[in-house]
Amino acid sequence: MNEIVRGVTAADALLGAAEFEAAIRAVGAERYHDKHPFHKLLHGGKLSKGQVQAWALNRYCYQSAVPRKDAALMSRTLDRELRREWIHRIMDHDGIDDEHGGIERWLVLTDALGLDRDYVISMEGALPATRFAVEAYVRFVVEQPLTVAVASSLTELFAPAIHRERIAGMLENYPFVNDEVMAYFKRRLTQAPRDADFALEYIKANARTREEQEACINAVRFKCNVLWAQLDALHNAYVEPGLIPPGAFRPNA
Ligand SMILES: O=C(O)c1cc(C(=O)O)c2c(n1)C(=O)C(=O)c1cc(C(=O)O)[nH]c1-2
Repeated sequence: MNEIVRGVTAADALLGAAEFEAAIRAVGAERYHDKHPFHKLLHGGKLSKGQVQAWALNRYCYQSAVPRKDAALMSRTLDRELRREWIHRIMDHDGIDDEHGGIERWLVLTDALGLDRDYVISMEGALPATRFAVEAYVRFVVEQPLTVAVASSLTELFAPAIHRERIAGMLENYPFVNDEVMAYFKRRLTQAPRDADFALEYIKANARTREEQEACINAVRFKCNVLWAQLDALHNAYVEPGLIPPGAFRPNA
C-alpha cells in the first residue's frame, strides 16, 4: 500500500503549521537513526578500530551523494530565491575557494583512521546496501515533487543531537579519535540547524494541501529508512552475523 495516500484525500483538512511540524518531529522521534543499535555501539566505544573504519568508509558514500542530490534539487526549480539559498549546501560539502568543505573534513576523518584516501573515494569497499540506499535518496530528490524533495532533507532537524552525542562519545571512548577527526561534526552543529530551519519554513509555505503535507511527512519517513538501512547493512556485515559481502572492506583489527 502506498503510504503517501493512506486514506488521505485533497478534501482532508490542512494541518496547521504547528501540527504539521509536530507530525514531522514525531517521525524523527519514532524512527531517526539515533535509535539504531549500531550507533549505540559506535558512540559507546564498543567497536573496534576496524569496525569504525567500516562505518567511516561507508558513510563517505552518503557524504559524496549529498551535494549531488542538492544539485539535482536546484536543477529542478525555477525559483531563483530557492536556488540562492540551496547553493550554500553544495558549497558546505564540496567547499569553495579556501574553504575545503565537509567532504574534505570527512576525508581527514578517514585519514586519521588509517584508511587510504583513494580507496575511500573509489567507494569500492562500500557495502552494496549502502550504495543502493544512498542512490535511492538521490533518485527521490530527482523524481518527487519539489516540496517533497525539500522535505526529505528534514532529518537534519534531528542531526545536531546525534552529532553532539557522537562527538562526546567518540572523543571519550576511542584513542584514535581527536578534535581534528571530529571537526566534520562540529561544523555541522551550526550548518544543519540553518538548513533545517529554512527547509521547514519552505514546506510550511509550499505544501498547500493535506495530501502534499502527508507526502512531506512521508518523505521524512523515507529518509529515515535511507539512514536506517545503511546502519542495518553495517551491523549485518561488521557486527553480527558478520556477513561481509564479496569485495567489501575487510577490517584487520
Ligand atoms: O551524522 C548524522 O547522523 C547525519 C544525519 C544526516 C541526516 O539526518 O540526513 C545528515 C548528516 N549527518 C550530515 O552530516 C549532513 O551533512 C546531511 C545533509 C543531509 C541532507 O539530507 O541534506 N542530511 C545530513
